[in-house]
Amino acid sequence: MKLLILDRDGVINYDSDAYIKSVEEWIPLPGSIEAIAQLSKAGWTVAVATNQSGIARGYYDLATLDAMHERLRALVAEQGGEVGLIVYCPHGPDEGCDCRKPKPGMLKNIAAHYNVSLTNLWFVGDSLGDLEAAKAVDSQPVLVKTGKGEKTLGKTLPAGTLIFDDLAAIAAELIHN
Ligand SMILES: O=P(O)(O)OC[C@@H](O)[C@H]1O[C@@H](OP(=O)(O)O)[C@@H](O)[C@@H](O)[C@@H]1O
Ligand SMILES: [Mg+2]
Ligand SMILES: [Zn+2]
Repeated sequence: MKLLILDRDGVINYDSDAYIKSVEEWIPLPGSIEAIAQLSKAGWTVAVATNQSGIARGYYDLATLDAMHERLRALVAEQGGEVGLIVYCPHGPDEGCDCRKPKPGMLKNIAAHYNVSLTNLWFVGDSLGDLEAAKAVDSQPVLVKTGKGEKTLGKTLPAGTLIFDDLAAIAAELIHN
């Protein structure tokens, strides 16, 4: 099974230091919807693993978060594709949960859902925590330069991290190679 896991903010949609607090603030990055649809139509299952501490912080509620994800699904469907399992961590940094990246709980959850191995499975993110979560379960860390990616590039990356400009470049790589 061809499974790809994506971080959300900064990979699929624009991120903000003020958090993405509403459907109106949830704006796809250029080419990201098309990339997901192309991957889906090429036989890839595209899942999402996203930290959403804004829930714990009271910036937005679960209904709003679900509305953002329905928007994502609708936009990809308009391009003839579909989005797989979307998993989020609603907890705050101090709650000690198992799902908040850089912990790999969400990746494990997604792999178990599809009954696939995490080894070498590509996980695409824009933050160091995304890459560390991948490394923790022997998945392939993949950094995009969108969102916080350029800033993350200045940090020490896990060995073997792959680097791409954006999600469209990743789709081109996976579909045509
Ligand atoms: O990139 P993903 O995982 O999809 O989502 C990141 C968001 O949940 C937010 O994560 C926050 O980090 P803290 O959760 O406050 O450490 C900040 O980085 C925000 O700018 C960002 O919007
Ligand atoms: Mg992100
Ligand atoms: Zn959590």
